[in-house]
Amino acid sequence: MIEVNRQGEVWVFAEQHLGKVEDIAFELLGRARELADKLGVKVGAVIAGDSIKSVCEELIQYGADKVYTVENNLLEHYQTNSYTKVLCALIEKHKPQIVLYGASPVGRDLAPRVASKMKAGLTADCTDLQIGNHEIKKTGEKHENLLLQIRPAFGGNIIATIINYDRWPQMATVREGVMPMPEPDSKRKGEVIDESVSLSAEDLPIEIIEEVRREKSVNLKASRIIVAGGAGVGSKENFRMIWDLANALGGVPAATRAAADLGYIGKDYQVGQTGTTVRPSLYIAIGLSGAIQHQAGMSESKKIIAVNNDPDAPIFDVAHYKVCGDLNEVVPQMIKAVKEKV
Ligand SMILES: Cc1cc2nc3c(=O)[nH]c(=O)nc-3n(C[C@H](O)[C@H](O)[C@H](O)COP(=O)(O)OP(=O)(O)OC[C@H]3O[C@@H](n4cnc5c(N)ncnc54)[C@H](O)[C@@H]3O)c2cc1C
Repeated sequence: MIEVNRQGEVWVFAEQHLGKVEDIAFELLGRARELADKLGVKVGAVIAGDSIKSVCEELIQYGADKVYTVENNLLEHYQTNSYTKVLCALIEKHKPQIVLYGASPVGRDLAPRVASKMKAGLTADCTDLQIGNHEIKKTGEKHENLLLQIRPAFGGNIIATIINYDRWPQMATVREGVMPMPEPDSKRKGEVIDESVSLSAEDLPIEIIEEVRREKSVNLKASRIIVAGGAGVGSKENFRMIWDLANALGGVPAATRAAADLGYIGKDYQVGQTGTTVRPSLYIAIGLSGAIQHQAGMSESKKIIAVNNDPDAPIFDVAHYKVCGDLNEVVPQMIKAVKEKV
């Protein structure tokens, strides 16, 4: 029987690159703070790398009570074995009850390795995290204060709540943009705890010769106005009107997976469960049905305008303003109206 620890802190793996903390770490700290307050425990951030001391204060401002640092030049670049060793050593030592990771390429590589080594559970790509109780019907066993790991399942047809009552730590990954970014508080105080984990050549089997990072063609997350087109736009040429409306409004274009797959626009512009999660002030959805996988990436937008010729299109269920009509007539009028205003 594995000892189940339900007393420890709530941890966030604070992913960094060249000494700059990735946004996902701050977003996770915001949710970790809420979970920890509910449990009455502290929030810990774990950061590993070559030169990381300068960012500890930032992690505290975003909600960490403690920052565990492992500074070592062998950790300059992420590698599976070395980072897994660091995380497992710290988890064994400090026994957090929950560990959260970004569902980034690094988090998606690291979290399963840690889960496997620790014989812990892990839920990938959660869209919500809560604290709650659970009773096992068969045995009547009651479990309190579990991490409820919530995510779409079966192709988005159900929203599943996954629990992990007989293993620790409870672990989850969350995609960037899913949790709101908290406001930093420059008055927050916290503790920085220096840790060391011995690493050898065996832990670094890969020699990194050159690092090339491809920047995305668009930063959808940072855009306040997004004009998204779907398969209903009909062609790459017609998609020009999505660009035109976005430009007229000072926003950016975006797309559904279907529109991106059809080659109307690049994959970087895809919004949704397997694209980017956005929360702009204004989201204009044109010629897209509003499939659950698309809504997963945009339903938190502050105002949603939908243009669709099908009155039963699911996008109308989440839209604040609904225009039922042919996009080929509606969108040119929208562009004209915006241009006349500015
Ligand atoms: C695991 C998984 C992950 C997925 N991830 C994503 C994701 O990240 N993002 C995503 O978007 N999808 C995703 N999908 C796909 C998703 O299920 C839908 O297939 C997709 O969102 C549909 O795109 P669409 O709305 O552009 O096309 P459609 O569903 O074909 O909708 C086209 C819409 O255009 C309207 N229309 C047609 N002509 C006109 C006109 N002239 N004027 C006005 N309206 C018109 C139609 O009424 C219709 O509502 C995923 C699917 C799976 C299984």
